[in-house]
Amino acid sequence: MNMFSLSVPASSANIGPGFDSVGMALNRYLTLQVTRQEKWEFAQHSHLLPSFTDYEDHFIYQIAKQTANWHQKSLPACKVSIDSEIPLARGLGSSASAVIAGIELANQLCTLSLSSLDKLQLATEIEGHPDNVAASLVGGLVISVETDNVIDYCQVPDLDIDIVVYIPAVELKTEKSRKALPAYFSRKDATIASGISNLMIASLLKGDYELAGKMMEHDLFHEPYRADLIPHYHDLKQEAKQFGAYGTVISGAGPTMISFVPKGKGGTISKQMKTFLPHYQIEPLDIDHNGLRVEQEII
Ligand SMILES: Nc1ncnc2c1ncn2[C@@H]1O[C@H](COP(=O)(O)OP(=O)(O)OP(=O)(O)O)[C@@H](O)[C@H]1O
Ligand SMILES: N[C@@H](CCO)C(=O)O
Repeated sequence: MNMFSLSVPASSANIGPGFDSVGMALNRYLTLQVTRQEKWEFAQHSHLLPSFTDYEDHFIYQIAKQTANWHQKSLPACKVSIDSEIPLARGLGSSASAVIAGIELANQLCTLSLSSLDKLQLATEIEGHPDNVAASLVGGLVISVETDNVIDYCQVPDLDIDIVVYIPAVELKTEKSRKALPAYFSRKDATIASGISNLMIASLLKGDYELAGKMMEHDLFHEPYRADLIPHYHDLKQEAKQFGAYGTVISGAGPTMISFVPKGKGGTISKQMKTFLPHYQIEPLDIDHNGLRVEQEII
């Protein structure tokens, strides 16, 4: 009996001005263990996973089926055991990780031999933007963009920083959070906003994290319109800055927020911020550098 397992990291999209194009993989994981059997079965082992009634309603099954259909293949039945450390609808890329898992499930079961770019293309079509899926797929900090239906991406070398996330107990669906955004920007605003994003990326590459943090907090594409949807948006930024954070922004579509902080300070700043936000889940996370991982086992 063939068995394989796959793991997909969480992700934080945008990092301020990199709206819909910058994503960072984080070390919280969605994991699937897959065994061939006669009938489909999904077994869930985490309270973070959404409930479902029938296997055909399962989001990951639906993505896998769609992927197989696109390649004129049908999925063989399996038992899929799922575990997750990624909270739903909090801005940590839960849906992107599920999309990547579904595509890889079909890739393995139907031996589609999809390349990373094939998977990214499919995942972006499903998610609507490449930022989270690119990071979950290849790991690290990834800049990606779709032009003329073609996706290009670039992984930024390792950053010499710690990451702290602040996860509130409330959900915010991406769909709702996107509705707060304007449909158009004036040329003047778009020019300044993309200049801020360019400068943020350049300073991250150079290791000038003070300047990167300043640019993170000057986003004009989405943060000003979402601020009212995010609990403690303004005071959380201020407090993190006082404790030494370089910059604090909305993670993805929110409501989680994320700080870039000096290397070695993640643990201390997390503890300090916990006294300010006792009801939040606050923790230092690491950047995941692997992205999607698949392990084959022969039983
Ligand atoms: N492991 C999963 N299994 C099945 N469905 C999932 C899974 N993860 C996410 N989903 C679906 O995706 C929805 C959350 O997606 P949404 O885009 O709103 O938030 P997010 O991906 O967690 O945050 P963001 O896109 O801002 O990073 C869930 O409510 C659920 O319907
Ligand atoms: N770039 C996306 C990430 C969440 O899916 C957004 O901000 O809406």
